[in-house]
Amino acid sequence: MNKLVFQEGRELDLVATGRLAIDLNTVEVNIPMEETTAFKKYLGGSPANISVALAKLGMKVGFIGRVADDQFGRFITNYLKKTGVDRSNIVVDKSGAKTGLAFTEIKSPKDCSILMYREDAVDLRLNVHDISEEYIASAKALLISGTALAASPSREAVFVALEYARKHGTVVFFDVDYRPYTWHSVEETSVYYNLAAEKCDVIIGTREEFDMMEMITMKGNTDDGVTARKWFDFNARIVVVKHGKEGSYAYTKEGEKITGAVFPVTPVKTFGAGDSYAGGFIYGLMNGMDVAEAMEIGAGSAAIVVQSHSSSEAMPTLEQIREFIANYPKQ
Ligand SMILES: Nc1ncnc2c1ncn2[C@@H]1O[C@H](COP(=O)(O)OP(=O)(O)OP(=O)(O)O)[C@@H](O)[C@H]1O
Ligand SMILES: O=C(O)C[C@@H](O)[C@H](O)C(=O)CO
Repeated sequence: MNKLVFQEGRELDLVATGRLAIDLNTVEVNIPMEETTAFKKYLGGSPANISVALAKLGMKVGFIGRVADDQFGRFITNYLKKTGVDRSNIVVDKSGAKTGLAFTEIKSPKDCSILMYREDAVDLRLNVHDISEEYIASAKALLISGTALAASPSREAVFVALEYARKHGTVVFFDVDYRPYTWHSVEETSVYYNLAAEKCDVIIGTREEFDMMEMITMKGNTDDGVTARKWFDFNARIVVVKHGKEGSYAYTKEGEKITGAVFPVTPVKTFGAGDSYAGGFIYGLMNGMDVAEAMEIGAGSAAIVVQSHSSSEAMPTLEQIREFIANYPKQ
């Protein structure tokens, strides 16, 4: 395919927007949460995790978001500082809204779940005035995540960010990141996801996430190619459909279908796969790799992260990913 064009000479590689949250990952694994007694705190939230992944890979990353004016908010900004993510566009929210919390349960390597506490979540207080046109114009790419569309005023803020990105030729990555409990109805969800996807250059989602997006107008479709082709009539150049440990497929506007590498491992837990995959994949595309190579970096990163305890802290460096892939037993 013709490679995506990223504007040269911009200060930042990528600006992410959306939730900055906390993961509280169970310390005791392979037992139900009813019986666990301890949780370890990490930075969480899908776009936050992807930002950390990219920063660990050496990218210059910034974040547009809101954090609570409390200990969790400060933990998040301190962690981003340590990782090298630019915090100049993170607003400290004084409304009393709370940091979103994700308590994770690891019942077995295959049976994991997340119990979310997102009542009055501070990340959804992001508003249009928090979105700086200049900041988006200073980055080669923008990452949006679907959960930020779940409520106003964050929803409008995302659409304003998309407008600025299109105006300034900032390439838009859309991580579908569908978390049902944040939404009121499937109809609302599907409509807003579709409106946002129209404006994006690269769309990354799981088969189940695309099923949700197709719930109204393409109900029953299970064909990834049909899913992808819809978006090429808008702005999309690449659509990635993920299938868990079975791997992923990328479709390009030029008509290619690329089967992504996958490095099956026995995970410690299933979550974190999508965010690490996105980080590696975006890194690859932004560093001149072709789609297949970028997918391989994403899959290698995901295989490392699912074998680790966290989603953010465990994000690997490029050397670690390359070493993992080189040492992975040949099938
Ligand atoms: N058990 C596994 N072993 C190795 N790689 C895996 C495994 N599970 C997932 N992956 C890799 O991670 C990629 C993304 O996984 P998946 O489709 O589960 O995303 P997701 O549902 O967005 O993840 P998450 O559970 O973090 O929300 C897969 O395409 C695959 O490359
Ligand atoms: O995205 C979230 O809010 C939770 C994540 O931080 C968590 O680590 C996860 O689900 C990653 O897939």
